[in-house]
Amino acid sequence: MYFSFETIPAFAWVFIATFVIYLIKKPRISKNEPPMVPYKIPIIGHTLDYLFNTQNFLAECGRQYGDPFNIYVYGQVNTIAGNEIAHEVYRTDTFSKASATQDSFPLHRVLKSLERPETTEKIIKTIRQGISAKLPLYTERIQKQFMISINKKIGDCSNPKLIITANDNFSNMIARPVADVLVGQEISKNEDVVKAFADFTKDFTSILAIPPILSFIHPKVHTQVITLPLRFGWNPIGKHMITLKENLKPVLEKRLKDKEILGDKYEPPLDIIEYLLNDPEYGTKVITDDYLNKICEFLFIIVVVSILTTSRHITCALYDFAGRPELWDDIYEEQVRIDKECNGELSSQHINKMVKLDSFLRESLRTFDSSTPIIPHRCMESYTFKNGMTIPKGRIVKTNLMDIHYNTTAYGPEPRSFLPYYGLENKFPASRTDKNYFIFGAGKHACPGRFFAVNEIKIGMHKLILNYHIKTPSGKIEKKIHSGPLASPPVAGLIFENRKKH
Ligand code: HEM
Repeated sequence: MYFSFETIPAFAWVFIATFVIYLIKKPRISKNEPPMVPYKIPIIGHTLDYLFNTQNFLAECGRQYGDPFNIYVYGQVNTIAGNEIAHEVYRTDTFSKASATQDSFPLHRVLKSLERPETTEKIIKTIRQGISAKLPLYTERIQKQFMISINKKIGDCSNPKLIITANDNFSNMIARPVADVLVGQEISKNEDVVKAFADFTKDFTSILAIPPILSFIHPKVHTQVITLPLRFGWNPIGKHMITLKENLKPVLEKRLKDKEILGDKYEPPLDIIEYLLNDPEYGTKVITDDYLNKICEFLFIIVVVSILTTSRHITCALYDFAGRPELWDDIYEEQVRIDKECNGELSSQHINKMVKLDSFLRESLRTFDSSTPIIPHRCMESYTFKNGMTIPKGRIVKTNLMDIHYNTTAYGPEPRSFLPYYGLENKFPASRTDKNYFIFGAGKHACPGRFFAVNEIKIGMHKLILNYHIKTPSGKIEKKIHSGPLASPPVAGLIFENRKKH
């Protein structure tokens, strides 16, 4: 290779810049901090191990350095909290999930109302009062919506049919009941609205595909750069906003008019838009464009937190079921018994009776295999853990979910093996958070949508298992896809074949 004399200054500059970055970014760990895991390459630190060998790397660090420990990733020191420490993080107000999430998931850039903490509080209240507390009233509608999706997406499988799950992970199947609950029975019939709900998160997350290389300088630089197109007018989700606004407007106007004409005789439909119309802060007398924007933003925030998560987990649970023929008869028999009992019309009591399916789902959620959940926490003030270790203000703390979900004290000597009836035997339903089960977080910020999510997945699986034999193409358990610390469902596809009518 030939280097000209003129290239020497360029090399010198690169060297000087690297050296300056090295000096600025050199982690400074104070005396009482969790131990810093040693690393060999300056600046890069543990980034490669964290990205390409996450599970083994974190497990080995835990074995050698205890809980918690510090690693150096993308130019930042992160504290990794495992089974002993994570509970403290989730239960202490010094740690903010909202502040940490804005860097890694800048949804507030497109849904501006998220910049106000009151919006999140209102959303949580709405989910608790408007969805969780009313779940029994929604059951019939949710199952109808599932059957529409199942018939459209899977349909007649007299001959075995391979359904590839890679692109959407059944998000359409989940989007339909979510649309029914959020915007009501009339609007959710519109396929464009269902598609907008199903695609919204996927389209938004397309901007997150850029690897956080610039975080080596500072995480805010990365966030600023990836959101540049958004600030200059490119909005990947604008079309979904328009679809929802167009469909909401006439329905909201009609409801206001009916209310005025019918007075006390008005029968309020059960859905979140009606809940919002009756809310002192979100109610209105006229449907203006500003009002529609406000309501659509609110609804799409719920869409983001609910559809991708639930569809990812129903898909994983189906793969877990399809790859374990030894469980098929037992779980199928439970569904047949309940189906006969309710004559095909599930109520919430019948869903509560799906105890084997619930236990199976809990196990699928427990063994999901994400090493750190996408929900990091930022330490808002210097904090001393109960074990005496201190971390500084601003430090990001990530939960080592595997350390919690695969702890031998709770799950025995083989905690990675699939224990389908662990929840049933120990009376731990899939929606209950517990110190050994963090898939829905913990403490006062634990997922408020978990009852809805578990209900949806159980209804969906119940109907699918009743109607089809479900297998993997290989006949074996399919491997999940890992990208860094995150896991996603396998992509091999699932084979559906009609069952003979029972
Ligand atoms: C299987 C599906 C789901 C999973 C695995 C999941 C998981 C989580 C996790 C891990 C958190 C953070 C909890 C914490 O910080 O302690 C969370 C928060 C949240 N989830 Fe879910 N979620 C699911 C479905 C849903 C659904 C269906 C909804 C809405 C209907 C929802 C709404 C929310 C909201 C609003 C928060 C923020 C709570 C807060 O900050 O206080 N989630 N979820």
